[in-house]
Amino acid sequence: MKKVIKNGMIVTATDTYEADVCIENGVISLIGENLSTQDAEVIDASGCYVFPGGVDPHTHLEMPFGGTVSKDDFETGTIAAAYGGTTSIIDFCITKKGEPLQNSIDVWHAKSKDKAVIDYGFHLMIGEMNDRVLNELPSVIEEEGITSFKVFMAYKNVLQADDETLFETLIAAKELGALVMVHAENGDVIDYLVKKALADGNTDPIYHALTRPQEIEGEATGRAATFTGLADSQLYVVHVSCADAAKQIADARDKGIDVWGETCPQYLVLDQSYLERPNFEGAKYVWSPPLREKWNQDFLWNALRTGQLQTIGSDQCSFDFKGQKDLGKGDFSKIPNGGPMIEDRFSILFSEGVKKGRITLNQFVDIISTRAAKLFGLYPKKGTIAAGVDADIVIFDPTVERTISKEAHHMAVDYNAFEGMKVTGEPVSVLSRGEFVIRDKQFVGKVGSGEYLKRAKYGSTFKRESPLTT
Ligand SMILES: NC(=O)NCCC(=O)O
Ligand SMILES: [Zn+2]
Ligand SMILES: [Zn+2]
Repeated sequence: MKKVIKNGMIVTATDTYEADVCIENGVISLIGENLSTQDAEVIDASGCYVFPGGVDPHTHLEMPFGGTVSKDDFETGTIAAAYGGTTSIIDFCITKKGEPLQNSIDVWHAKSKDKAVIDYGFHLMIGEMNDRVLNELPSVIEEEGITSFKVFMAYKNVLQADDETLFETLIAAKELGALVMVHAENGDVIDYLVKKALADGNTDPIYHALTRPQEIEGEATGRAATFTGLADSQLYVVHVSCADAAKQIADARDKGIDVWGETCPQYLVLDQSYLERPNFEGAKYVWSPPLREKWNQDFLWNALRTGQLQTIGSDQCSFDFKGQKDLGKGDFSKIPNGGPMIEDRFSILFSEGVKKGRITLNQFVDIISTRAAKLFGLYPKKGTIAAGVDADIVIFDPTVERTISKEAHHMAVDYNAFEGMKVTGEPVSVLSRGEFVIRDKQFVGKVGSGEYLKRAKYGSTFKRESPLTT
């Protein structure tokens, strides 16, 4: 049935205006004043913003990691995402050395099909480069619509790839029209520091942070950017946690190298002191890269405001405190890395960013939705509100005040990293391709209704006036 959203304030990455939005057959058919409501369901958005649905470019649902599997899967994870205002995710398909890439892609299709409640795509991990991998890449792009490749520069002996693999991936990506993503930390140096800390009897969660200093995130980021310049390719640095890494991205962009940077809510709001919480509670805050000293937060906010960082990913990779995080009791290096974030990404950025005057409303939309849609080949189908695009819409009350807690969240884990934090603003209703997934703060979606997103090649869905702008 046709729907018309009335009385709301539409906000895109560039404009803010009052108008009605008419939705037919899953797409926005018309935007204008006083649209006819004949034969239409009317949705009253009085007092609310009408945002494009969030695009989360960084999730790990049901991911095998650290001797366990991340708890939220494509069903619970996407339901939580929808509650939080996100209508598209891009998850990381993890590959295995020596095995065809397609095997891993098939595993990820099996995990997600018939489970996701919002639309989803995949990035593909590249752990090795050889003729077999090179031969498979064209079909990964053309058949699967996977147009971004992820290289881990950390997690030695597990996910880490060497520099040659990264460089060859950058060269291949340039040829094929893909965006290379890096987890930028120096895994070899971390490996040394971790072994040394454990040998010295330093086993508590705080040593996770102390063995991953920000200098080596900066070093790896700079190295990846240098390779990108040499290969004349394109790079997206995930989960930038600190000033050292953000500076490397800004320097590379100043030189005209095509480098983009993503940060995550945890690095904007939480800090290293959380890892010192007693009774092993610090384990809840173990991410890689780690939480940093608090002063980095201002640097990251400023980088978002000035466009030196462009997106925010959740890096959703959730583990229960009891039964999963506690695998690392007595040895911090065995704590599964990651946390629950998919649900709070949108509201944290709004509350801490817009409400606190750090970014504008239009910047918020760009960071939470539009820019990721552009960089990852989903725009304009996703990432904006305009006639002809998917009706992925968030009706958002910017005034409601609430407290984040594990009791109220919908992620499948036993803690929330922002427990007790007060935020302003909440999604009231969320539509995916014109159908309610969340209606008046209740889940009304259908498990399995999410569609797989084949994505366009890098650079084809936005006009680059210069390497540094969209
Ligand atoms: N970030 C993190 O700690 N866990 C998820 C895997 C990754 O992104 O490195
Ligand atoms: Zn990572
Ligand atoms: Zn991640």
